[in-house]
Amino acid sequence: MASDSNEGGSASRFEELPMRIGLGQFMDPTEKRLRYVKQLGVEDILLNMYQYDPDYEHMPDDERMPLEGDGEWSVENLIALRERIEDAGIRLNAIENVPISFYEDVMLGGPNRDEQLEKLKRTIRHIGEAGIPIFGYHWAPAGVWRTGSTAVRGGASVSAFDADELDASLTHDREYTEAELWENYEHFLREVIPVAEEVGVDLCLHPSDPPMERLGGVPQLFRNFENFKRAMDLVPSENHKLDLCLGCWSQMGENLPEVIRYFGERDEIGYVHFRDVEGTVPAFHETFVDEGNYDEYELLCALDEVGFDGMMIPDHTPHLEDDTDWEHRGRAYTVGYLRGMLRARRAETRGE
Ligand SMILES: O=C(O)C(=O)C[C@H](O)[C@H](O)CO
Repeated sequence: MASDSNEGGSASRFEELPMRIGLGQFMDPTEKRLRYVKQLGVEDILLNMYQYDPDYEHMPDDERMPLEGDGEWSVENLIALRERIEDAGIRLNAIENVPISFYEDVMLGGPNRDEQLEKLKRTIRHIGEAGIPIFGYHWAPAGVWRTGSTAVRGGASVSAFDADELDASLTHDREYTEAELWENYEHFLREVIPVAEEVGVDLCLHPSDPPMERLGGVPQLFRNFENFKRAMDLVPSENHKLDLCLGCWSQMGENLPEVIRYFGERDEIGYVHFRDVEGTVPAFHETFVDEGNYDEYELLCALDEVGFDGMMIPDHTPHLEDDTDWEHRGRAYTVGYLRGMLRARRAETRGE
C-alpha cells in the first residue's frame, strides 16, 4: 500500500477490491489506533470528521490532526492524512462528514450559504485530488438524536430513542418546511455533483437519524425509501450514492433486502454502516448486530448478490464491560462477527 501513495494516491486503486470489512467512526488516526485496526484484521478505514478542533484532545502532541481550517480543508493536509494512514499499511477509503458548521447555511438556506458552498466544493475537490474516493455526508442540521440509554444482553449499554420523551423546543431560529429543505438540497447537489464527477469522488448520503418526520422544527428529509429514491433521482450521477446505514434503515422499518436490491442493482451503495436496533421510530434502542430487527446474514448475502464491492464498517455498537468511549470491545465483536459471516458466504458461493 505504501507504493500506492507513490502513485499520487489514485482513487482507482480501490476499484479492484472486493466487499470488505472496515472500521470508522473516529477522527484520531493515532499510531496506536491504527495498530489496533490491523490487529483486528482490517486494512480499510474511513475517518468520521464531525468536529472542527485542531487540538482534538485524544491526539498525542506529536500526532496532531493534519486537518486545519474552520470552513474547508486543503489538499496538502488531506494528502498528509492519507499518507499517515497508508504508512500503517491501511487504506483511507472515505472522509465521512465535515463539521456541520461548514455547511449549516447550505442545508438551511442561511446568509452564508454561497460562501459555505464554495468552500465545500473546494474541500470535495481536495478530497478527490488527495486520492480519497468517498465523501460521506448527511443532511441533518441538528445531528443525531437519542433520548437516553438502556441495557441489552448481559447489561451492555446502548443508546435509545423515544419520541414521547422529546420536548417541543426548536433547534434553530424557526420552523423549516419540507419544501425549502428539498430546494436547498437540490441546489447543493447541482453545485457539488459536477465537482465530485470531475475529481472522481463518490458522495454518499447517510440517513436522518432518527428517521422522524421532523425534529426541533427541522424536517428529517432522509427518513424513508421514497425520499432516498427522490434524492438519487434529483440530479442523476454515477458519483451520488448511499452511505447505507442499516441501523437507520432498520429504525425506519423498511424492507431491508428490497432496499439493498433496489439501490445495489443501480450501483448506488457506496459503503455500509453495519449495525441494528430493536423497534422502529418512534421508539427503538440500538443492540448487538446479531440481536436486532433484521437477519444480518440475509443482508450480507443480499449485498453480495447485487455485486456490492465496498466497505462495511461497524457503526455504533453496544458498550461492553470496561469498554472505551470508542467501544473498542463492541467494535471488535462486530468485526469478528462480520468476518465470520463473510467467510461463511465465501464458502457457500465458492465455485458458483
Ligand atoms: O447515526 C448514525 O447512524 C451515524 O452513523 C452517525 C454518524 O455521525 C453519521 O456520520 C451521520 O452522518
